[in-house]
Amino acid sequence: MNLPKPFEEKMRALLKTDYEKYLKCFEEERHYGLRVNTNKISVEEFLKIAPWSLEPIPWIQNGFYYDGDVIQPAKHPYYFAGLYYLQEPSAMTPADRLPVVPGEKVLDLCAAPGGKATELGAKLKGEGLLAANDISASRAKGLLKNLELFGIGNLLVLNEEPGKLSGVFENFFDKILIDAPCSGEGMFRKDKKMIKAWEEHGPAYFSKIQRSIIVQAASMLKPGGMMLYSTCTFDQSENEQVISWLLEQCPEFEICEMEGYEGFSHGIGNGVQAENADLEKTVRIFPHRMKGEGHFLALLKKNGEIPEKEAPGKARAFESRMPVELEEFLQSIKRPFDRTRLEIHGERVYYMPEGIPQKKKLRFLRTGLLLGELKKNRFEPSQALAMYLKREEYPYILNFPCEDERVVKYLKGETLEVSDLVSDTEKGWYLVCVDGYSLGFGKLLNGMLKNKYLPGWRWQSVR
Ligand SMILES: C[S@@+](CC[C@H](N)C(=O)[O-])C[C@H]1O[C@@H](n2cnc3c(N)ncnc32)[C@H](O)[C@@H]1O
Repeated sequence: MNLPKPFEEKMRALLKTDYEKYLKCFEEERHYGLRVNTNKISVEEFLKIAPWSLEPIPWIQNGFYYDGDVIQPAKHPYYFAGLYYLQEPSAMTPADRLPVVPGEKVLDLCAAPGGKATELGAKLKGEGLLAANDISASRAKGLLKNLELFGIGNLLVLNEEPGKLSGVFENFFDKILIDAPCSGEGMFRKDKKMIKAWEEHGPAYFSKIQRSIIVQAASMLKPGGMMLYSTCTFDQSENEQVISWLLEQCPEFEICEMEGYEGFSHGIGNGVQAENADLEKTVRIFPHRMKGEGHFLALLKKNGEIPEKEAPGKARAFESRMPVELEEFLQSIKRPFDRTRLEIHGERVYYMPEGIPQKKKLRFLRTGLLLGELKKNRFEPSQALAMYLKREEYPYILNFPCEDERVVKYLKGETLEVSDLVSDTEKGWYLVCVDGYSLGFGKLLNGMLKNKYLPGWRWQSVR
């Protein structure tokens, strides 16, 4: 393994007697991970239907190792049903160790492509708000897709600089995750391209960005709220020193202990400034001490008075008359929709999360759950709504076992012959499911199902 000399020297000084063990890791295979979407399926149920051999990741309850040289879980219909996310095992840790409960307002500030935001959204179980932001517009599109695939509806997807968000969301969120852009030293084994990128932009470049992001995030956290800062790099200037910097700028913050694991290492101090003993509570993940790539995590709490609860904003009553076709469709769904949270923009109908501030001039990719489109007295339900619905919540279902060849045909966008499952007289919008988990909609007429699977999500287009 050809590592840059300055990097080698730094790691030798950091790891001392462990340095040789660290180097040996580069001879080992990387680890592949799969995380179950508990918003759609319990871990127990998933293990009953998963067709592969999976080994538990010991510090993540819904995480599993799989053999990435033998199986490809991204080419399975359950992936298209949003039952799991494929993620490097250490990278599962930040969203896992940020305590999030249903009903909270949660921000993932550097969220694309959604590896952590999907877990935060799953933990909310449809209650509260997930705001997922990324500064890169192209990456934010992938983020939106992953959140919709996971069936998360109580969301805002943004494409903004953190400084713009902090003006709108001051003291607003209960929990914030900052999975900061970093020099990626912990990923050198998994992805050799990271070495070249490190040579172009190293720790000095990123630590400035990280300091600015963490202070902006701090102002968006409610007093009493918690924030988790993580990177996938080893350099102290991007890790402990960023935390020291936050504590200097915002003394109301303290470092908290997080749920441990025998493979975790303590933070190693900031190396230059006055040491804060609490930095020991931060966590290092080293690939020679556990089965995952290098990471750093710090869990922080903002102390202070909780500002008086704002009177909830006046509900924006749905003023115009609800289009009949939309009303009929919503009545067929066995999940309550609060009519005051519906918004229609042009043809598109959205179901807004509760308690969001007036949308200022921010760049949104999505506000709420896109329910569908109103077209010439018709309502066409969206792909996002299909992923949001559970089988028992919609009366018109075409459920296929995974082995049925029509599952892949459907995912490829083909029309399906389904007269063996429905009578000729039945017609309208049907939710296509695989083993009881939704994939998308189709429109039934005369025993044929016209395919309404979102073209950009099709089986071929992701290969
Ligand atoms: C480590 S990646 C995030 C990975 C993501 N959390 C996940 O688990 O899938 C860091 C992200 O930060 C974004 N980013 C870079 N600079 C940023 C900034 N100043 N504000 C917000 N996001 C930024 C990058 O576009 C990148 O997507």
